[in-house]
Amino acid sequence: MQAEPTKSLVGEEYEVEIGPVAHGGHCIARTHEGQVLFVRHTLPGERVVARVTEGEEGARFLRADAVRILEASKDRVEAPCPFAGPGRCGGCDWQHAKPGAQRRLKGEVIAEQLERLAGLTPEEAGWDGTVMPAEGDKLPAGQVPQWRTRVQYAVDAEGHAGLRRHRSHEIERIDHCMIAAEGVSELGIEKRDWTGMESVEAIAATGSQDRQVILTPRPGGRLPLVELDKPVSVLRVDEKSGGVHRVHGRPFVRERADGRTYRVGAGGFWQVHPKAADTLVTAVMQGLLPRKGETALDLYCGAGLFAGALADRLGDQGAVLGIESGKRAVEDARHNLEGFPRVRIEQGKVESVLPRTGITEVDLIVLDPPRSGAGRSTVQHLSTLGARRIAYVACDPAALARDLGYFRDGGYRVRTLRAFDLFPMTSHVECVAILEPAARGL
Ligand SMILES: C[S@@+](CC[C@H](N)C(=O)[O-])C[C@H]1O[C@@H](n2cnc3c(N)ncnc32)[C@H](O)[C@@H]1O
Repeated sequence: MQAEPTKSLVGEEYEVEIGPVAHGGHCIARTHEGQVLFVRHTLPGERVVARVTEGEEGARFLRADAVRILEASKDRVEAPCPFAGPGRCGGCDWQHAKPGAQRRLKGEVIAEQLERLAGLTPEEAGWDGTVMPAEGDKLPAGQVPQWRTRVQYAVDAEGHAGLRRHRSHEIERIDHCMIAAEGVSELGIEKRDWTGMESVEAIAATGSQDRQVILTPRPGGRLPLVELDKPVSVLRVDEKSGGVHRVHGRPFVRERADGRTYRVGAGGFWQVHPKAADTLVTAVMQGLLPRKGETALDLYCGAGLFAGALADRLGDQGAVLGIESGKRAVEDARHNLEGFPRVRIEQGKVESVLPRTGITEVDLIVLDPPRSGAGRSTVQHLSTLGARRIAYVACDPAALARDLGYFRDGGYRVRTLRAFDLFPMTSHVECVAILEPAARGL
């Protein structure tokens, strides 16, 4: 017997009371039939008309946009960006919330994830419940921090650069991104014709004048002559191999953090907010308190940000091993840290390289994994190395909370947790958890 096709509910409208915020930039509501709705463009406590954007009858949940606000939250403001709103640019989630409210919402998401996935209250995690703005981001009402030093523009069929709509391949044409850093806006990407390109990434380094544009052509697309308002290096992504090739200028940008210059090649990771690298290094070092002569691991080390900071503080007798999967990033890290003979960088996945190193003891560990987190087996392994402190830098509170649970199983407790708003106007948030052996905390 053939199953009845399920009826799409896209376009249906429900008048709902909005409940708590959830991970992912939306709030939770229920239809009168009890179906869960994840509603964007709203705030807790509001009454709205929510229009379904994804989902069908009987689905576990529906996605929806608040298209009419019947009762507004006191935290609501007029979105400063003209491209934000239901069905529009998907880059920001909280344009319609006051900055302080955005941070409170992020704090509520962290608290909920810690409770649900790690069974931890904020007090047990050594967290005061606040999400700190980055230095300089507390601005007068109506002003928006210009923090995005790396912007990935999508190009439409007519060659206009724009940004993707939420969970869509459709492109919202824009003439300016409000949260782009000045160095990116100055390139004037939105004003040019990018016919033949799939996407254009613009990078404005922090602490140097380096500017870079990375072009991804459509199949058969011809590279344009890139004449921007500022001198830039230009790179091209090979459509078949995905490799990045230099067109002109340097194949990297120079970023400054913690008093040191880091070379970051195309495709390599670097924190996007200009204050992020310094903020995170400070939080990690304040948590670990490295001592001269200690040994340390920097896992998922990218261009070597934390390895460099550790090497500086551990001195000539100390030693740092960095592990990173990206080949280019490893070349950068080795170049960036060549002045430290006792820093070694290994290329490969942490989960396979770490067991092969034969390391059985280490004093300190920094791990800064991608959004998916480190996972059970890596955390189990790290828990056996006897580290006196571990710093976990996390861009996803859900993966962090899950991994903190694994660390607890491995005999570690969270000593402190700090949260930073390094992605204003979006739902993203960065956390630094400092762990220590549970026995020491008794
Ligand atoms: C969040 S970034 C952190 C980079 C660096 N700590 C920094 O702050 O600049 C995560 C890094 O982990 C790398 N990576 C992702 N999965 C990995 C894995 N399984 N093993 C090792 N490195 C990995 C990525 O290439 C990326 O450079």
